[in-house]
Amino acid sequence: MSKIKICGLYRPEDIQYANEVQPDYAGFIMNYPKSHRNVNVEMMRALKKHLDPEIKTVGVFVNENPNLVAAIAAMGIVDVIQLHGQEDDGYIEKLKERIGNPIIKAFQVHSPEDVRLAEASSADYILLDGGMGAGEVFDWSLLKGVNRPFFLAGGLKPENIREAIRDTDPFAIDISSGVETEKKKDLKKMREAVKAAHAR
Ligand SMILES: O=C(O)c1ccccc1NCC(=O)[C@H](O)[C@H](O)COP(=O)(O)O
Repeated sequence: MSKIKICGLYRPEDIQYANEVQPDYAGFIMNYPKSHRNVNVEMMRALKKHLDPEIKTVGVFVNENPNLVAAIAAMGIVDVIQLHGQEDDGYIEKLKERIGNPIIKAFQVHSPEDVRLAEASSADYILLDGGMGAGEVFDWSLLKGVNRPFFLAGGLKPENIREAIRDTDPFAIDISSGVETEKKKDLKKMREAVKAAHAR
């Protein structure tokens, strides 16, 4: 059974929805104003207060200053760190010296070379994506024979989750746009996505 991460929660209603559908992970876009899902530290503190502690929080960063990532990790407001920019293994190794949180490194996948690079990452987990929260699917056949557990992301939606899991056997699926309506999380779609991910 694949785990599920629902990413890009940013409203109090999103926390209520997550508490109902119980994803394994809840993702929050940290300090990235280009995204409509962006949250700052104070918003994160307030949102996390009301989130079921059984749900692991993932702080998503894009080429962030590692000092700020380490400071946010030290606040205890995120359980897992996700790096979604061009952070290299040197960045990851330095961060690992300062924090104990698991690190997910996201890779955009457009070629077999992209998959090889991801497999070689020193991150604790890899996330294989078509884009950056933009609903972009990529060619899942590129993932044949991937040699380590991965989060599958990019253009997933309730209608294609079962096929995605059958075709790629991910550790977890990661979904954001596919459970939104007009850029806001949609409870009905979240229910359908969790049901599809957890179906045997
Ligand atoms: O969600 C965003 O706005 C975002 C912005 C910048 C970097 C990463 C972002 N999202 C990270 C995620 O983990 C998304 O869930 C993932 O890219 C899948 O998104 P979607 O294709 O919309 O399901």
